[in-house]
Amino acid sequence: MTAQPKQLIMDRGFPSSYDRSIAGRVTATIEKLFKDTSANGLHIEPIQNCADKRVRTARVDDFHRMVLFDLGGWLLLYGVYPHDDAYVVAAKAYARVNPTSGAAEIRQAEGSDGNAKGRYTDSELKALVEARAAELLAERQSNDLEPPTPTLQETEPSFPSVNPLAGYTAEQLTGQLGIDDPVAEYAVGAPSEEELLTALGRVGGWQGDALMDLASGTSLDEVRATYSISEGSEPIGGTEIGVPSETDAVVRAATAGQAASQFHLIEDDEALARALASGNFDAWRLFLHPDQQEYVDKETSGPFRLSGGAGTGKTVVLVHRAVRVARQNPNARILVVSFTRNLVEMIREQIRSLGPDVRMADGLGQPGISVLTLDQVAHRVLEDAARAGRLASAMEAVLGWGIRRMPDYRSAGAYGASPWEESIDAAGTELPENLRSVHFFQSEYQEIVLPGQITQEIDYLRAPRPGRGTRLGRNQRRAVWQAVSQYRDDGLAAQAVDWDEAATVAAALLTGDEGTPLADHVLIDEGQDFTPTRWKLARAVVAEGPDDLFIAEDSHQRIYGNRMVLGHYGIKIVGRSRRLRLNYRTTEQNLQLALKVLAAGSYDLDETEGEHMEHAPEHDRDRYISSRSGPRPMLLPAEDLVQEYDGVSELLRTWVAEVQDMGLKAGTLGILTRTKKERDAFVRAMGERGVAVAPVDTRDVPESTPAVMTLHRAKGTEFSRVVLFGVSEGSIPKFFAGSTYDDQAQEQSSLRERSLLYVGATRARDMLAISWSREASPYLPRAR
Ligand SMILES: Nc1ncnc2c1ncn2[C@@H]1O[C@H](COP(=O)(O)OP(=O)(O)OP(=O)(O)O)[C@@H](O)[C@H]1O
Repeated sequence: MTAQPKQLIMDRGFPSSYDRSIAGRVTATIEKLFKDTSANGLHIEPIQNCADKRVRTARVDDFHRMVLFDLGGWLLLYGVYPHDDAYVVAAKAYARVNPTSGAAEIRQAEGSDGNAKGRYTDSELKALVEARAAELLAERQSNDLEPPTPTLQETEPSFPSVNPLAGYTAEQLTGQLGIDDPVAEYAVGAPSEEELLTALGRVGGWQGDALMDLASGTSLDEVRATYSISEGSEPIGGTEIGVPSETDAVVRAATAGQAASQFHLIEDDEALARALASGNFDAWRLFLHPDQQEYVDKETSGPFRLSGGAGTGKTVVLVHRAVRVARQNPNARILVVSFTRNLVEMIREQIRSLGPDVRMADGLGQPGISVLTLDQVAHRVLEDAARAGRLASAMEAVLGWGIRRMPDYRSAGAYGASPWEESIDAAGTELPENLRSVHFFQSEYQEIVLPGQITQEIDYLRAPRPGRGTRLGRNQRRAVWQAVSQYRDDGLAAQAVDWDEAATVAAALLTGDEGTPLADHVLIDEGQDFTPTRWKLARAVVAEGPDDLFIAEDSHQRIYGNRMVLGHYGIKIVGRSRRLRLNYRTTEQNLQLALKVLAAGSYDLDETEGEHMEHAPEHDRDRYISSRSGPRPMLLPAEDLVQEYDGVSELLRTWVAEVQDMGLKAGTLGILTRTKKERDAFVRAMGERGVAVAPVDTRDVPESTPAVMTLHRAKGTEFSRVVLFGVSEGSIPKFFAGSTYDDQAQEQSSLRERSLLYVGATRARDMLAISWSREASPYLPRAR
């Protein structure tokens, strides 16, 4: 091997091929490889009797070797294995270009024993197809003999789902996409979606990805366009299975733009520094799905919304996009926004890890990236205005009263203890009893009064009330206004504003005569949960123009606010994307359960927004699937609460031991409850049973103890295993008094409760258990 510096190509399977405990040594090896392959201590060796003569192994430490390919000016890093395994993998690995798709593939030749990162070998695939054919034959024969018998009740949920690729033929997949024969045959004949996706997880590489995309509803043509690599009309340099392709062809295919989701390039010192920045090579940092990459790079002509189910990488896209924009223009003022301080903190860390080189802003309105909640933005705007003597007049315009100094804040306004409680008594008698609720007033105020900057009764009487349920006559509006006046009087007396008022005043300050936008680009995560006043602020923070607002959201995860149309609040979505549809977090088995919880809810309104669609809207065959597979969720019914505590404490004991055996910390277990009260009772009950768990509120999740938190707090987090505790009838749905004041409010409350369960179920990366006592929540599928 020459002593010339080389550029590196990292295969997507590389980071997961070794244990994190040796990450430091792997990183050091990569640095040496990049700088100088003749470096002392690397001991790069060719292999005898190998399938591909370009394969080498390099020393990582006394026990591990790296398997790589010497491709002239490039080294392709394939994986790191224990010493003996490395030689087995290296002997069978070969690099070829797929003759139909032109994509580069690193494969394991016939006869290998399948220890290359769990991927199928050529021969294992053949065996899988043969087994499936035998199964089909047996099924046909038994169907011929006996009538079907009704199935017994099962102890685990079962979601029979048809194979989404059953409508294709194996010839289409091989002939048009270049999928291997056995993979294609298995894919079209798999008995169910679950089995298909489980198998695809082991197919790996671009073939696995292409079939996942097809299974999620992407058309054959689109899939071909995404993964095919050709110069002109034909791919060049392809070879048959088992035959390594020419080095030039492999390099051309592996370094092509379309291959970025499979191969990460480290071409110069800067790219090396970036890749090594966090000490490991998390897949989310280096291998984006082509759709994710599209939204990272997309230049938009105005506000753009990216929707996607839980765990599809919306936050990942947002983080990459912020870093991409900051690198492109280091002077740009980029504001990244999320819903809670915990989420903001998480995003800030991800940005730092992905782009240690990018400029973080010294303050809001300064060049670089700021990561804040919109409430923090409002607070800073108000503070600046107070210092500049501009606050009183802005407050006056929005609230009808104003002060020169910074006001205090009234209760956070989450449903429950609310400053509205007392003001409601002042409402006129014309107001029907069902509307005398904190929920009604809070929504009316957030959605109509504040966004309309209404300070006089006369204006409220005339105000349009888009998106609100119950129609209000003139006298009823007068009655409502009496309470609103009282609310504002109370605010004045306390010299305090609520957070929606703060957002509205901040928006008025920014758009007023002396106001200027504070950001050039705003990126919003968890968009589904913001109130209209926050949207007005988001709109006011950034001047209208290209790439102004990029919004990631999932209407299925709305657990706070009401459904609404952004266009009503000055945000005209000009580009409406397809959803991201591939879930990276949870398993297909958990996802199926989570989706069943949503199935009976109607979340349609969100799908209709956006006057100018850049893409066709979703259609029926669009699906939301997971790239990961695991055990079915565990259902844990109990006779009563004591039994439920007993059962879950036993489960936790087992889980803690299991995850520790796997080298994970017990903090990767999460227990989620509907309310804080239930959380605290759970912590006590576990204490009595000798199981240590830690309640989590605002602070960080503990590392070495299972974390217990509410479903609300769990938003945006993830755990390896999750227990949804207390999913009993009467617990979920939980409608707080006055939250169902009319049909629409009732429906929205129900959707929020379904969404809470959905959020909870999609926090589990690997295993999910659901417990309840007596009767289960009616939202649980097939629960008994
Ligand atoms: N391209 C990728 N490769 C590997 N892992 C990925 C990729 N994209 C996302 N992930 C992982 O999937 C998980 C979910 O990603 P992320 O939190 O960005 O999703 P989300 O859509 O924002 O989820 P939610 O809406 O549930 O908060 C994370 O662990 C993330 O690291």
